Amino acid sequence: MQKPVLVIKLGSATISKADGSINKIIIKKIADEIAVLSANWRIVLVSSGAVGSGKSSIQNYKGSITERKAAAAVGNPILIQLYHKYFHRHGISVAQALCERHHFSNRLQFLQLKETFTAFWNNNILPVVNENDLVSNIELKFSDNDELATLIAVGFDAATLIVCTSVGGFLDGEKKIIPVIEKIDKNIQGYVQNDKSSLGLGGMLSKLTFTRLATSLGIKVIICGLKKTDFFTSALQGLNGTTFIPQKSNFKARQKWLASGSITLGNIALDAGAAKALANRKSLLTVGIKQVEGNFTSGEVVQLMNDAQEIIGVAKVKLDAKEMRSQIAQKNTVAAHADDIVIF
Ligand SMILES: N[C@@H](CCC(=O)OP(=O)(O)O)C(=O)O
Repeated sequence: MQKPVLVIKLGSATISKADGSINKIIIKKIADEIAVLSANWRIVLVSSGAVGSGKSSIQNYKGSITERKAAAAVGNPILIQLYHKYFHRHGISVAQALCERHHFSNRLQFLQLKETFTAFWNNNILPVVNENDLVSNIELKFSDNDELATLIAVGFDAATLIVCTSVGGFLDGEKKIIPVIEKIDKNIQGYVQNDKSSLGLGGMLSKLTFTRLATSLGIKVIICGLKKTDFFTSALQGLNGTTFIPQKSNFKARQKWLASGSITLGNIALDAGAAKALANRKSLLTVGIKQVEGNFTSGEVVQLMNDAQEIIGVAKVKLDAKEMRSQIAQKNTVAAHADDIVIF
């Protein structure tokens, strides 16, 4: 039987020192632990830290998007060299895998990515993934590497996604780590919605959105820190950070891929009748649409919301946002075919 897939995402702050440089002691510990875990898992490491590693090479660095791109292009090879140094001792090679959004939105490209990763695992090579920041402009960017790690976990059918953050876990109202969360309900959302610190790049609010998507597709998500020893092993044992229990899921690979494309492009609010029809595997008709948010084009994947503003699924749409808006609640045009709809 094939080993299950484990995706580990490292935020910049978890692997950096106070002065912004990469913490080699942490990288060594990460390599030592992943080397042991790779006996039982096919592992993908998603590592941020390229911008931090490269920014000292940019004169008068102020953090503009162009400076960040340039810093990332200098910094990622530095980061990869460090990983190489510590993984090489265990006989593991590392591969730099720089991804862009279209690698995920185009099914053919995604399948090629999958094939290459399979070749990595068959050759004892660890893929170290980051966004290809150099060519990612604002409109095309992943919102952050939490999104990229989630897309990989969903698309590669991972059993578990570990997201490492300097906060150390998901905090309750008293700022204590909640060890296990069975379901992301309004209560849980409430802990982050009013907390300004959770809103930024890689903040807890977006982590929760991606965690909801991953758990609803059957992936266990652990948000944890790198303070303890045996970071990942203790996380897998429920002894480090917060474990989000996966929901039962029977989705096929294509449906998972469809669902993973849903994260940023747009929202369609449905009336109760349409929500019911979709749950019964019917196509989405424009007559059942109440509101359209975002600027998607035909063929893109958008989120479906019910009356209570909850995300109930995703659909690959046949109309662009403008066409759909012009037909809201009016014509019985097919907005998305039943085969292109996934209800969670
Ligand atoms: N691609 C960028 C990271 C962007 C990002 O999501 O950073 P983080 O919130 O620290 O995970 C880099 O490597 O610096």
